[in-house]
Amino acid sequence: MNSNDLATRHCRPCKGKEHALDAAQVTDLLQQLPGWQLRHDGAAIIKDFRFADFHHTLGFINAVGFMANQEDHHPDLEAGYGHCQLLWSTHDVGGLSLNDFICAARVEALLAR
Ligand SMILES: C[C@H](O)[C@H](O)[C@H]1CNC2=NC(N)=NC(=O)C2=N1
Repeated sequence: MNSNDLATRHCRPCKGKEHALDAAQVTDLLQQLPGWQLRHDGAAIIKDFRFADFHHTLGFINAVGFMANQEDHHPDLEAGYGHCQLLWSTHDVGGLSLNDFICAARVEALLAR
């Protein structure tokens, strides 16, 4: 499954540890997502996006927010004038699920031109 495939998939509701990905699956999926990194505890993926100014940063946040609502899967956001850090993690499984990687790939697709 490459990141194009990932970006065409949709999140599915998942609750419970059985939906958590194992380390090998996480490593494999991360390789398809340039710039995305595993948080130190292995329970989230993170990327910091850079923008020319506040308007571009806010546009990105709005686009991500729209997609996140469509997918019913929501990131943690930290933003400043010219950057936004996104963090994906699945609260309902207490770690990473496929939904996090689908949303990360969908974010990359938003920026592709
Ligand atoms: C019912 C609904 O699908 C859940 O509450 C969703 C909403 N958005 C979510 N977002 C994230 N990041 N993790 C979740 O576990 C999660 N659960």
